[in-house]
Amino acid sequence: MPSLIVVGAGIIICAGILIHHFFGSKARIPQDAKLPPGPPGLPVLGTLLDIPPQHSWLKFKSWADQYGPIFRLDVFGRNIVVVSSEKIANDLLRERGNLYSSREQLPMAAQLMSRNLRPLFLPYGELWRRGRKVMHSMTMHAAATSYRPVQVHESERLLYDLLKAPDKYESAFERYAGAVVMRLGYGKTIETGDEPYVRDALRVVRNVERVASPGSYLVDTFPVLMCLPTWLAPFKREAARLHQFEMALFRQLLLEVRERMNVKKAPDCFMRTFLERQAEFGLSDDEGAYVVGTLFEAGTGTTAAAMMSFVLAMCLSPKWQKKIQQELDRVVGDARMPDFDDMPALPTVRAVAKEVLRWRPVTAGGVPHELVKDDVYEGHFFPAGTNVHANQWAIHRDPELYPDPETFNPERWLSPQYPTYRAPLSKFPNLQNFSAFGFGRRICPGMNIAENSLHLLVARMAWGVHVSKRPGIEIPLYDYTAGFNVQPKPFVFDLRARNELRKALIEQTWENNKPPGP
Ligand code: HEM
Repeated sequence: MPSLIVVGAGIIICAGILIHHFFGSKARIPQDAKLPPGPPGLPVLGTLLDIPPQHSWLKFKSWADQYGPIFRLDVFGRNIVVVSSEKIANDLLRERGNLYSSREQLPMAAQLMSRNLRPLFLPYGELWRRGRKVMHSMTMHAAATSYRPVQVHESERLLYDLLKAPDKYESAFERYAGAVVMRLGYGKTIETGDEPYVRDALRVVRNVERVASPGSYLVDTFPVLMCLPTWLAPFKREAARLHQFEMALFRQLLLEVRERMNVKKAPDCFMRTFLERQAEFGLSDDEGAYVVGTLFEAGTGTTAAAMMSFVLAMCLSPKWQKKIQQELDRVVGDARMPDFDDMPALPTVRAVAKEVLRWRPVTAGGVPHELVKDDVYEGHFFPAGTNVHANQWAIHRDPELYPDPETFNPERWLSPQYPTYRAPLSKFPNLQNFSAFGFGRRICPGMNIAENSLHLLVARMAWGVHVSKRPGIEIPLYDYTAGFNVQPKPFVFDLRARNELRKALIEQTWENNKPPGP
């Protein structure tokens, strides 16, 4: 039987190669344009074997150094263009947003597992537009401001948890981020982080991460394998299981809110807003369930990953931890915790948060946008179907915009001698439209919520605790997880309260404000 599978797959792949060869895009190149430069690769396979399965953005950066800010990869007939300049990314993905806002329909992640329901992977079209409208109404600036009390409450718990069990810092950050979006999405309060629906939701997050990571499934590289019947294609059976699992969870979460609405006991949350305005949004239950579900999954790992990179940055750059601590001591003092109202007076805190996302972008390789129509940009021809990777790793290392880019240097946001400085410092730096959140029409809709979380958490952590390298234990500069969103692998560091007064305030605040026990 396995030999039958191999022969069948071989025939299908060869047919694909021939079709690609005869009907490829090269025939359509206009006279005054040419394909962008790029590594030559092998016949037919192209650069397939040159792209590392993990941290591909590092290789893409070295290719950008060689071929320039726009280069092309042919990956077994798939056309990829990698952009390594913020200006070019904006020219294409934002200014020509009507052309560059789709997503490649990766067979495993988009089609088989998500059944074309997950907004993150939807092509640019009516269903995506309707889902995006729902997201926008729930996450725009004014709405995000009204969620601040939830972030304040969960940050109190985070500080308390970090002091009690500093070595569990990863789960504390995940719990914070998950609790904020679970509360906003469904009005549910996470008590321990071990509730079955939280475990299931985190499982869905990890499944998406794994399945959508480049190179995880052969069918994504060789889409012709989709023609295999299910009994010959184990990936189809796996995708059906994963879909069933997430669909059941998302439907259950929707139904719970609907039942609570029926007895007039549903708290304000995204799902309640969706159900109240469902006819106006024009989405079915399952479509709406995925929209709110996606907000949860896209908002949890990303925010937690950014906070882990913040801790890494503070351990490796103690000078900057000291600077934000001094700012907080001056503006806030011992008697209370920093709050959102303090933010205009805390430019160093905001600069550190922004520099963390520049130095260690969470979606380091960017989330690719697919081009829907042939296009020409500065003499480069891009055929329809090209996948444009705005490589954040390289964009954030452009020495014109970010001098000495490998150095963690928040000063670049605070001092007029740097190209990224903007006044007034009561407002800038901030995370609005920062390239770490993507570009154009697909820019992260959770940006305002993420900005509020990161500003508050950086301020509160630096106010309440001190992190440092443990004597004798080195912390690697770049030892990050593989995948779609990346975070530093667990590392050893020391964490202590900054003084007894603040420690007592952290403990009292959480004891007073925590939800009553069972
Ligand atoms: C530090 C935190 C975060 C980072 C760095 C981040 C980054 C990103 C990036 C780079 C994209 C792709 C943009 C593009 O295609 O150009 C994205 C998409 C998305 N993000 Fe975020 N994000 C964060 C937090 C959040 C939060 C808190 C939420 C929800 C509450 C969220 C919801 C989404 C959704 C739903 C999408 C898909 C949008 C679409 O395809 O139309 N994100 N994010």
